[in-house]
Amino acid sequence: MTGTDYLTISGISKQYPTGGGVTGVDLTLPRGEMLVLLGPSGCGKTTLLRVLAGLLEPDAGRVLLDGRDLTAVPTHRRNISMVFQTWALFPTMSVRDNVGFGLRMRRVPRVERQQRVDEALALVGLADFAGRKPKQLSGGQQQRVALARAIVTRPTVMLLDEPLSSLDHRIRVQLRGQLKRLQRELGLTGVYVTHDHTEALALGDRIAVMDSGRVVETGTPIDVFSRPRHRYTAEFLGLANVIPVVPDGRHLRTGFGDVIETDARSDTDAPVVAVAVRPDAIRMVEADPGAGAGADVHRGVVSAVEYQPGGVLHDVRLPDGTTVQVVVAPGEGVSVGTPVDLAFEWKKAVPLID
Ligand SMILES: Nc1ncnc2c1ncn2[C@@H]1O[C@H](COP(=O)(O)OP(=O)(O)OP(=O)(O)O)[C@@H](O)[C@H]1O
Repeated sequence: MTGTDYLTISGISKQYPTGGGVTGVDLTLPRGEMLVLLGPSGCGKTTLLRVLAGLLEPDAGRVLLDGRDLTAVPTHRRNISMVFQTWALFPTMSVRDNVGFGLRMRRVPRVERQQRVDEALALVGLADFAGRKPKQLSGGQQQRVALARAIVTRPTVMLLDEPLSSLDHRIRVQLRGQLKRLQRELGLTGVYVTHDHTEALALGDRIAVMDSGRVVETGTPIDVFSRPRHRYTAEFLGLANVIPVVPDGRHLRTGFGDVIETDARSDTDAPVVAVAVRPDAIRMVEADPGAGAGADVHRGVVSAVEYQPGGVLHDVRLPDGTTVQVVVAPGEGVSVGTPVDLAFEWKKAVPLID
């Protein structure tokens, strides 16, 4: 990474007459960075990608690549390559010819073409499959051909629209690792669209979280997952309890009466409306029916239990109607209907703005 802006997306808006689209999107990428656009279906990820590719004309805004305005540059002159969810290979061409197609269009001489195709196939681990037709390959292998085809032209930017979503879990995880390695090794600049947060976490150098056509926040995977700034991000990722709070002097107060004495204030002037508390930052013990709950301890009832690889997740309903999720070590789970006492480690709470 050079640290300087390579791809600049500035004030991009595109509205469809029937509603939907993107509004006022500003994003910048240094060379060699993979930016993931993460958001639910319909939030505008593909629209933005199509604007970057030159397949859609924005209503407003500009796209700059290395300082050059791309807005009026047609798709085929952008030297951008795209990989989509369905991998549209030419069915009658061999793997080798599919991968070499873009080079032939660019009139790259045959010997160089062959060398670059071989290199690209080796990079995606398909050197032995060059002579096959697409239908003689598995879905994962076909998608690797699509990746080879995308990298062989040495694109300035790669745009990837959910390229792994039609593959089964195991292949997806495998290809995702391979894609990350390739991107790093080749120093590719890329924009990757997904609604899957594990994919975003695995692939992104940075993540832009989108909602209803807007970018809500951007940050490194660690920022976005561990210290989200917006309530929307925390709710969309679903990794933590999002507990509404109201200001109480210099502190924050929950609906069930805890005062959060924290310097967990937002770093903007926007008011904190909620806090994120991870399920492992709440201590849970089975309640002693003969004793009261004690200060700063809340008695609730377990309403659901789910076994997960790392522990047992409990939904606990508090008297004010709030339901929180608490995780405990395997073997320490309790059953539905059990009264439990909860203590929140508010020091670990992350403040959220709207
Ligand atoms: N060609 C179009 N004409 C009209 N509306 C469209 C068109 N393409 C997309 N939309 C609408 O614009 C919004 C954004 O769509 P877009 O495909 O960009 O979302 P997305 O985040 O990529 O969704 P998904 O994850 O489902 O692919 C949606 O409400 C969609 O219905």
